[in-house]
Amino acid sequence: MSLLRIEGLTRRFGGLVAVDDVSLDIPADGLSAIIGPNGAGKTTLFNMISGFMPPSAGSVHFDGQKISGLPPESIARRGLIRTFQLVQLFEGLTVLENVKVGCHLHTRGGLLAALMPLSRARAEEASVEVTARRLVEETGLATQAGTYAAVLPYGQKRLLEITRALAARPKLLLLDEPAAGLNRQETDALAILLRRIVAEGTAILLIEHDMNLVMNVADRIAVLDFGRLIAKGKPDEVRRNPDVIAAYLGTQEAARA
Ligand SMILES: Nc1ncnc2c1ncn2[C@@H]1O[C@H](COP(=O)(O)OP(=O)(O)OP(=O)(O)O)[C@@H](O)[C@H]1O
Repeated sequence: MSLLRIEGLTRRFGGLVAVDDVSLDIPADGLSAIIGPNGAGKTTLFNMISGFMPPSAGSVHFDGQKISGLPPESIARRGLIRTFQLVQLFEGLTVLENVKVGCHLHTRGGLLAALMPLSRARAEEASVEVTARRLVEETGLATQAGTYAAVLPYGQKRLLEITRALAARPKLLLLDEPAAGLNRQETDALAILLRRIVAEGTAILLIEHDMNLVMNVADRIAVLDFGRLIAKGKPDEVRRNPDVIAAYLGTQEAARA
């Protein structure tokens, strides 16, 4: 059974159909990627999957349950965690504190924590600390644990966003252009990290413009063009697909005109 099932998903903005009747199954393992030229509808699709935008039509099921119509926090609590195209961190918190915020999705927090016996609240906090330290170690941010997010170099901000998302213990991690703004070396390191996350059992669904990265890391690729799903398959199949080549050549020709 697929982990994420998208059926007939559609989003209109006035007369524009940004996502047009897309159906797609994402399995519970491996790395799936969605590619497509600028404006193809990738982010709009992500926004609908993660509850940030209601669909005009269609449905999304996650882990066997319907999630379309639920608010983003409720979808996140079920294990579907996303990052954004533009990095969104708590700039005034340190690296470790940012990761702890991710961990707190599954702790009681807030008023309930205040009502808990102190010993239990302390034990929970200690376990969050251990998890957060382990995660910054794994993603290579340990030496920056005490640094404020605001002053991190851009590549490490992107890494921190992924680390914080991992702290929320996703079953499926949605990454919106994680390589945007990274240099080649940082992108290579990202590829290794993504493969490690998948090997450790977390499925990833990725939107990405960097074709080298996608072709290197993806187990399967779906291609959107003008809101429609025009191809899906293994990287080699997609790379050779005439509709995909035409969609990308079309964009290059439009840019030259
Ligand atoms: N809130 C909105 N209101 C109106 N139109 C929108 C809105 N969001 C997106 N669109 C339009 O919907 C289409 C799909 O946009 P979307 O951002 O989903 O594409 P994308 O594939 O993610 O593009 P990119 O690769 O450039 O990020 C575009 O034509 C865009 O202008």
